Amino acid sequence: MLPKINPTTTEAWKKLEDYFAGFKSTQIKELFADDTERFQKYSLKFENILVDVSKNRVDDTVRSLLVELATECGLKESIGSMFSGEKINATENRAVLHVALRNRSNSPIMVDGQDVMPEVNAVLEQMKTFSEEIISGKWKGYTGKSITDVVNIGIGGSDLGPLMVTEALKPYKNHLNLHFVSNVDGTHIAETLKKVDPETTLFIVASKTFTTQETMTNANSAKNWFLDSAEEITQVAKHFVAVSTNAEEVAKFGIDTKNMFRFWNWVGGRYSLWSAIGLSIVLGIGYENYIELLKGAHAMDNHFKEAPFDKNIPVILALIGIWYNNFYGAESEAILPYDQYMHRFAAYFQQGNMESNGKYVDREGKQVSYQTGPIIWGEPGTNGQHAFYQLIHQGTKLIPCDFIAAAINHNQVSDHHPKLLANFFAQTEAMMVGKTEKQVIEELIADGKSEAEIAELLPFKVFLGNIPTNSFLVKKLTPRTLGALIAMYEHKIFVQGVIWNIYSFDQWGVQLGKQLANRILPELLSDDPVIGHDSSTNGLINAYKEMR
Ligand SMILES: O=P(O)(O)OC[C@H]1O[C@H](O)[C@@H](O)[C@@H](O)[C@@H]1O
Repeated sequence: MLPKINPTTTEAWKKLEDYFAGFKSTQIKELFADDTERFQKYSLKFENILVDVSKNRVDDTVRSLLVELATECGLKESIGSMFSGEKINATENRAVLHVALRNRSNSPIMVDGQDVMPEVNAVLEQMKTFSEEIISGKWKGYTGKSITDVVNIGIGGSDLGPLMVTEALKPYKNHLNLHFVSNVDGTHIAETLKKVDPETTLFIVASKTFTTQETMTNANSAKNWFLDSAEEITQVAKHFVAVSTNAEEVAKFGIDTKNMFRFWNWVGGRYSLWSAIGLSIVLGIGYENYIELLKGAHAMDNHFKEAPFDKNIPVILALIGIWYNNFYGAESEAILPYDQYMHRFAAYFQQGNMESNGKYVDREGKQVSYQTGPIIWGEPGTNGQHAFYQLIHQGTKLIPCDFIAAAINHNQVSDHHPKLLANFFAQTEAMMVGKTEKQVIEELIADGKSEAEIAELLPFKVFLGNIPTNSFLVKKLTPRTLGALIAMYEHKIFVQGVIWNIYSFDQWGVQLGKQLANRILPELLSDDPVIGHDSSTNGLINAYKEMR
């Protein structure tokens, strides 16, 4: 089980507070000036991934105190608890074993006295056989034609993971066209159905619970659309498969459970791309590439389990995040991939982080007295540079940023890649060093400005710098590398949750939305005026009824 330690009561926290008082205005560029070896000391290597954390407001004392904090908060034991299948998701009484799904060394992992690996491997085998039939064209639709299009219907973790990965690994894609429908807004399914043909389309209904309103509504609409052409209910079996933990609901929907790919309640929704929820990934890039993704994640799992904390990439990232979140008062973190294929990566980890660590109640059931999960956001570079970087450079908020790029681009188009990377390196450097008054004056003189003009413009052109960044430089964005990167961020979230003394694997906040919408829906369907809510909600609902 996870320990219940309030981090602010630890010795390390107090030492960090004391140290922070004297350290807080230290400039990162001073740390570099003081230590020519800083890059070597503060960068870590994992396979083909270079993680440079040197451009942070962290010195040796901060790093070792943060490691002490992790130790005092029982991180080592907590990692052991997760990997050994203990029910660390205590509010749902479940183990947390996405690591078992990618446990390519196959060592036994026990839940309730039973090794889960044989079942994990059996589902992988089922995914392999099925995907080979679809990809090779052997699997025929109801008129005898092969499948050309796959529509994944799911939301949250049952959508974002497969969507993000299939976009990131597009260079590995086969001939199948992938589509993702998540929003209950009828536009999403309607626009998708315009692009596909019922004779050649496979629908994957992906839902852990198989009760999620959005997914079931979209799945029913897809089924009705299909039956408009197919007419025979038995033909649904050739065009609809399910991925779920809930066999009973799958059968009720009309999908034969032999066309169901199962997973288990010890897989959290936002950690489920490694489970059968990854079926659309397997269909899109083939089984072998999917296994490479799992292998990359497994290698990162082993690193996380074994590396000492001061050399442990997810641990170091988590601790640096805590330093800004809890000591500097930073409220958000930006994830900025300089890779167009990774354009959904920030959105994916927005769910990963914010659903996991957006909690104000600690593991004792008490309200915390300190900050927990940060706001996560981001867009691919260089687009972000022309949109929101202004606020990062010269706004009033501290925004630590993660920069991610590959040395080798999948598309070698003239000099695009050096230009992209020049922006990457320039931005991390500029964020750290800023621009001094002296530099601005020199620039303005060179531009031929008068003394009066210089005096007027000067304050607006100064950049304070000292904005922290982590840089992730990978050799090439392969399935294995992507697997490792995803697992790295997952474990960062885990470490932070352990230290903040919260439960990272439930999501009661999301359930509220589900309940409230179910209460209001019948009111929208009747013609009676609504009076049971506050006057704003009544007013809005009644206005809607008049407008429609
Ligand atoms: O797969 P399901 O059961 O349809 O849930 C979809 C999503 O629902 C909620 O938003 C949360 O619980 C998410 O974690 C989950 O991914």
